[in-house]
Amino acid sequence: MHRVLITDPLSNHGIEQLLQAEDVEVIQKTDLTPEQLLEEVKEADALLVRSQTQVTAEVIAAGKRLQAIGRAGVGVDNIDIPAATSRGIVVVNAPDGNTVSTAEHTFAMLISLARNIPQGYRSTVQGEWNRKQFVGVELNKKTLGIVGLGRIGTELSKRARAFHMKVLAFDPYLTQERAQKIGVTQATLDEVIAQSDFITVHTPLTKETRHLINRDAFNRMKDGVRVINCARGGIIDEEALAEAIRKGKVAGAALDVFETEPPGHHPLFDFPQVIATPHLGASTREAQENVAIDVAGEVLHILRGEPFKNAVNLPSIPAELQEKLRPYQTMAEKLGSFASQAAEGALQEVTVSFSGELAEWDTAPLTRIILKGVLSHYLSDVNYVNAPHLAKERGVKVTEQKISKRHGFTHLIRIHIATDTGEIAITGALLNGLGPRIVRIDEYSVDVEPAGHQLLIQHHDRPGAIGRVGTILGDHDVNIAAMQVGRRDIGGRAIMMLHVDKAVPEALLEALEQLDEIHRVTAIDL
Ligand SMILES: NC(=O)C1=CN([C@@H]2O[C@H](COP(=O)(O)OP(=O)(O)OC[C@H]3O[C@@H](n4cnc5c(N)ncnc54)[C@H](O)[C@@H]3O)[C@@H](O)[C@H]2O)C=CC1
Ligand SMILES: O=C(O)C(=O)COP(=O)(O)O
Repeated sequence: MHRVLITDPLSNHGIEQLLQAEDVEVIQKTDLTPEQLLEEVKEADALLVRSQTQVTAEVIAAGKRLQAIGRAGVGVDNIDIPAATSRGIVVVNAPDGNTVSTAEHTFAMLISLARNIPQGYRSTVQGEWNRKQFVGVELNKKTLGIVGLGRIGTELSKRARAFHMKVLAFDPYLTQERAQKIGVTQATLDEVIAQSDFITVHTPLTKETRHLINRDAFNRMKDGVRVINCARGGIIDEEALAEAIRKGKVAGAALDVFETEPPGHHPLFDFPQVIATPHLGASTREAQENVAIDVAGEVLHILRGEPFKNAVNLPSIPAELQEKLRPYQTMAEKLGSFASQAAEGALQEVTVSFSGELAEWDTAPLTRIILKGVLSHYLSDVNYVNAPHLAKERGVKVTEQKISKRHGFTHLIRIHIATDTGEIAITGALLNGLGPRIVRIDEYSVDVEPAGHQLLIQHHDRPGAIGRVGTILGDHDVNIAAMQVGRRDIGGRAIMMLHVDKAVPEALLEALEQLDEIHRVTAIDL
């Protein structure tokens, strides 16, 4: 039974699939104190949150069973992603479900700012009739500067254009072609800052975007500029904003998000030019249903070991590539596991070479799988999420190579492992009708199915060696299912690969090592 802990309010309709699933127990506890969260997360296999729950490294460490953290929304700045990655926990979000709601909310803020609607409302319901004080400005023909033209920024730009605004957009990933297609003018951050009548930010909160709109930026803005933040508190420096309003540079600011949430009585609220909402961008019935459905589905897939798509801490793989690589996945992991078990000494370097048709594709996902297979021999709790991180942390150099030569096979995967005492190379291929095969161990050609219990024996090619090995196995009641011998020269170094019916006992390994002609015996379990 998978236990899913939900600690922020999620749409019940959205999480229906979790509530109905027979293999899932849902625990919904909102408004937990940090101490209560540390306690509750201990037994959870998955944690589902919105922006309120702070998923710190401490929470992640307490969640010993956690396999997935689901964010029913976009921003994951409340989740310690590096901590989740190093513990092999997949973080998934729901990037599409609240785009329109947030763009609409930003547009509502834009109009409210231009026409003083919140201020006008407050004054009117207090019995005043202040028509002169709340004279606004038109949006028509004004310049809207958008910083961050992602999903929300793009949706917002369409609405602004419908109101006949000129839209300037700055986004480091925006191409001229895409800007033209969307109908915005591509600009630098400086141009957006200096030329806009309204400036709105739609980036995630990162090291680069924290205080992106700072004192210096405000100084360079047009007099009477109006600014909006419906993305994340902290992208606009709140102190610098207060100063700019005080100096008369900024005529109005609309804030849906704050550096600290809830903000309490924020000093900015003392300015009549500031309007605010309590992080409502994604708070519509539709958006909440969408994001909950998306993230609940993703978390179910992760818990059930099925493919999922919106991982924040795993590179995304296009569906077409996923389809192409799928047949190779099991073999890749087995080859990695085989190579690491066959190697001796402390792991230093893993070099993965793909040849033939594999060399034409993006094989990074396969390398990640191979690395998981390799590292699982040395470390516990390795998975696809943390394998590259763990390799880096331990100073293991990982290299991927592409070789277009085919060597008579349509493709080959070669894994070379270097340790402090030696090296080994395992080469495998998927053979038509036969499935995965190890076709080479170092320089020896073999045909070994990477499965079950195997014995790799490195020996000196001598008459009677095979017979003596067979006798010792028989004496230990270990049946040989298949056997392969590889050698380069008569009487030289050689290998035996034995597929045996059960795990090899330690005493058998010791008995084999006593034989004169044997250099090394390794039991491999796949
Ligand atoms: N107020 C609310 O309730 C909501 C707030 N959000 C916030 O809005 C943000 C944006 O959401 P989406 O548009 O869905 O994300 P997105 O990932 O589609 O777009 C973000 C864009 O920001 C750009 N960007 C990144 N760093 C930048 C920089 N230094 N300067 C300029 N552009 C930069 C990226 O290239 C990307 O195009 C989220 O990260 C989240 O924090 C999202 C949903 C609801
Ligand atoms: O999706 C986002 O990034 C949001 O900011 C929405 O936050 P919420 O889920 O409403 O707490």
